[in-house]
Amino acid sequence: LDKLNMCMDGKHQKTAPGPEGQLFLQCTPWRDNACCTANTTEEAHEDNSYLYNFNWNHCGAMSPSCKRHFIQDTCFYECSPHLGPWIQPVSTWAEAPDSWRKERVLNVPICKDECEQWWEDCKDDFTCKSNWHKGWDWSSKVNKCPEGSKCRKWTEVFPTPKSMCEEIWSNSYLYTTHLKGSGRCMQLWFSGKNPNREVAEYYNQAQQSRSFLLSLFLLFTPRLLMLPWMNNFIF
Ligand SMILES: Nc1nc(=O)c2nc(CNc3ccc(C(=O)N[C@@H](CCC(=O)O)C(=O)O)cc3)cnc2[nH]1
Repeated sequence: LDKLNMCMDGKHQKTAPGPEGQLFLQCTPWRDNACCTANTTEEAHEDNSYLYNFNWNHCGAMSPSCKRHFIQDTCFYECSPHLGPWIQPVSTWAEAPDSWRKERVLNVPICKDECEQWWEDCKDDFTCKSNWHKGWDWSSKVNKCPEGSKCRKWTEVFPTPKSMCEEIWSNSYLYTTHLKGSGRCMQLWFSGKNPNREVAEYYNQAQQSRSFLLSLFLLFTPRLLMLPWMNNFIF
C-alpha cells in the first residue's frame, strides 16, 4: 500500500488514483492523477449535488466568492491522491453511525493563507452550524438548519479562520502557520504539478520516524516500569 499515492475508501473516490482526461473547471488541476471521476467533478460544481445532497444555501444564498472555496474543497476532498498519511478508518461504533464512508481524513495540514482567504471570502455569509457533517434536519431531500440553531453571521459561528477550517468538517483539516509553496501544508488551490505530493512525503516520514521511536521505546522499556504511566489510560 503506497501511502503517497492512494485513494480513501470514501463515498465517491476511485479504488486507485490515475489520469482523468476531462475533469471539470476548478477540479482540472488533478487531471494528471486523480481519485475522482469526471462526473464527480461536474457534480462538485452543482448546488445540492447528488454527492452528498448538501445545501450550501441553508441560510440564504451563499455568495459566489465563498462558494468557490467549497467547490475547491470538494475537488480536493474527492480528487486528492496524496491524503494517505491522514486517512483513518471510521469506527462505526465509537463515532456516530457514520455509515456514508468507511474512511475519513483527520488533521490534514491546511495552509494558513488559503484558510484565511476562505474565511475572508465567506465573512459576509451566514450559517447555523459550525460542524457541517452532523446534526442537520434531513426530513426533506436536502439539509436544513435543525430546530434551535438559528442562522447567524459567519464570524459569530466561526470567530477565526482556524475555527472554520478545523470545525466545519470534523477536524478533517488542521490549521497550520505554514504558507502555500512551503512544502509543509496541503494546498487546495494550485496549477501545474500537484504540490501536495512532497507535503505528504514530508509528513509520512515524520509519522514513520515517530512510530519507529515508539517501537524502540516499547522494546527496551521494562513493562513493570511503565505500570504507573499506564494508569493514565485506565483512570
Ligand atoms: N475537506 C473535506 N472533508 C470532509 O470530510 C468532507 N466531507 C464532505 C461530506 N459532507 C457531508 C455532510 C453531511 C452528511 C450527513 O449525512 N450528515 C448527517 C449524519 C450522517 C452520519 O453521521 O451518518 C447529519 O446528521 O447531518 C454527509 C456528508 C464534504 N466535503 C468534505 N471536505
